[in-house]
Amino acid sequence: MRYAHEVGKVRAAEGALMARLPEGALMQRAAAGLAAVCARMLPRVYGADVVLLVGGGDNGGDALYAGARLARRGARVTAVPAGSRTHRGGLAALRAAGGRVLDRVDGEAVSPSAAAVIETADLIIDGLTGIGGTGGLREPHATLAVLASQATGVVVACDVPSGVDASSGRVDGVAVHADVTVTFGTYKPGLLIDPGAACCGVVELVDIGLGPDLPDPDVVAAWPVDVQPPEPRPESDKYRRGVVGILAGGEDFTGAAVLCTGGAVHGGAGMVRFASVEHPVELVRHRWPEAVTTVLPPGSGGVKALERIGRVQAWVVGPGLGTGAEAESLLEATLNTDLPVLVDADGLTVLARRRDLLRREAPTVLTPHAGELGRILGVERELVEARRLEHVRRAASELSATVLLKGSTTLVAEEDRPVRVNPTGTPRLATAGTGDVLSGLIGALLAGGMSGLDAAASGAYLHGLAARIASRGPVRAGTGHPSEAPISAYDVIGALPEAFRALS
Ligand SMILES: NC(=O)C1=CN([C@@H]2O[C@H](COP(=O)(O)OP(=O)(O)OC[C@H]3O[C@@H](n4cnc5c(N)ncnc54)[C@H](OP(=O)(O)O)[C@@H]3O)[C@@H](O)[C@H]2O)[C@@H](O)CC1
Ligand SMILES: Nc1ncnc2c1ncn2[C@@H]1O[C@H](COP(=O)(O)OP(=O)(O)O)[C@@H](O)[C@H]1O
Ligand SMILES: [K+]
Repeated sequence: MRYAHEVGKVRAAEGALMARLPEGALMQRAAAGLAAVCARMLPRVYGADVVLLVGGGDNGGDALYAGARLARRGARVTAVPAGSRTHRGGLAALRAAGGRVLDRVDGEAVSPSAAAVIETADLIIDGLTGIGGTGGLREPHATLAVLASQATGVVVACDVPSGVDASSGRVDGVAVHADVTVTFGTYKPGLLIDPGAACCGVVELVDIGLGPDLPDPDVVAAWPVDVQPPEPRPESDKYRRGVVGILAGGEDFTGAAVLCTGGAVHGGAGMVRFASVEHPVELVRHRWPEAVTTVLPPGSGGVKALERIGRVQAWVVGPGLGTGAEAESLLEATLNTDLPVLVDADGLTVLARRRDLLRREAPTVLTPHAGELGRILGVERELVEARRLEHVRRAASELSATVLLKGSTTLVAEEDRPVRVNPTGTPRLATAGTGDVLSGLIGALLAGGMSGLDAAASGAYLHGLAARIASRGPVRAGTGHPSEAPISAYDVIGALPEAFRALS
């Protein structure tokens, strides 16, 4: 389990701990942890060229003390101080250990000598900004961040890659792209959520003793997932295991219906009831004979349609459904029940104009991508992508629903609960139809009795795991890494059983 705390909570915990410790003790713990990771990154510390990018705050102090430790082990350490001030104690420690300090880089220009040491270093420690960084990187920090990211040496970010907002993962402008991020005391949400997460490389947590002073986390990532999918019991039958009803597809949109049903069939539902107009029903029958299907004649109306379909324990509404009056009537009818309802795709487009339908007591799970969430909240897709945490929280609170925001980092939010980050995601999933598989899968988990938050978080976890399983082949000789291949949404369905087995 990875717990992440926003900056205010980290500072409060650090303050409480610092009050019980001798001055400077925490920074020494942080620097020792940072230096130890750096030493592991180098084939040999003795004689290695190490560059420290040193900002004006304590993040720069950590880098200087870590540099001093490496210098004492024989590394050739050069500090590049940036901004108007430099941590005094750190600077003195580095000098005392034999490290070199270049002229301060201030304003726009980074000297050719500073650029040259960065370019040729074996290892670069990024100590420009940590949790104190606010807004886009100013100069000369921005230029230094770019030089570090382009250099050939290993880049180790101290606490947070500079340019990444620690609390949210926002990146305004440039940021350091690290190979490793050594973070202190607790994870920060920005290390787990894109675009910040993509700047971190491997994240290593150094324990500085903060644990007892930390409150509940703001964001949680669990590996393996902390909630087990429902298991059939000896007394189970298909109805007790949970029947999921799927309202998806139309005459022109049939793929979404087939894929969503596949996700539910392999998601552990006792039974999948699928209802739509004739063409998608034919295709679902053909591909998933396990599903019980109902043809809904055009114009039958939402309430009548649900009566025809029969009893279910949870509804999935929306993939390929269309956005017209027919779809709206089906959505309204399901949301008027007291059953859990998952709304996806076209259903979300309808919801954007009918938010009033969400006034209900039963669990509601919404599974938008950034564009769909933007439509519901009335903001641009790009803004949602840039500030994923803020928007998923806002949606969960304004809509009183469990909101799963899909994309490069999948987040699941419910009001007053820590936001869950899915750790299994893979860009291999960025292919048409995988979202439909996810909604069917989560629908099956809801029908099995899981809460909205648990079903969404476990569904995203299994979905990502299935994609990884589907894309990975045998380990390539000599590399230690598995070979990978592109996958289709069908492949994800096919790999779901193995993903479930991995959790059992
Ligand atoms: N507290 C503790 O117990 C412990 C803390 N620890 C460490 O301290 C770190 C926090 O240190 P911190 O609070 O000094 O802030 P920090 O991250 O160095 O940033 C402030 C500096 O950045 C600058 N700056 C800001 N934004 C900028 C921008 N956009 N572009 C350019 N510059 C910008 C800002 O400049 P100013 O705005 O003042 O001009 C100021 O100089 C934390 O991450 C961890 O590493 C560990 O040792 C463990 C114990
Ligand atoms: N860059 C990415 N990294 C990880 N997962 C991604 C990425 N892009 C998309 N995904 C995942 O792929 C799926 C795509 O869903 P969606 O956008 O609804 O597509 P569709 O409507 O074609 O099914 C989601 O589970 C999403 O989280
Ligand atoms: K940093």
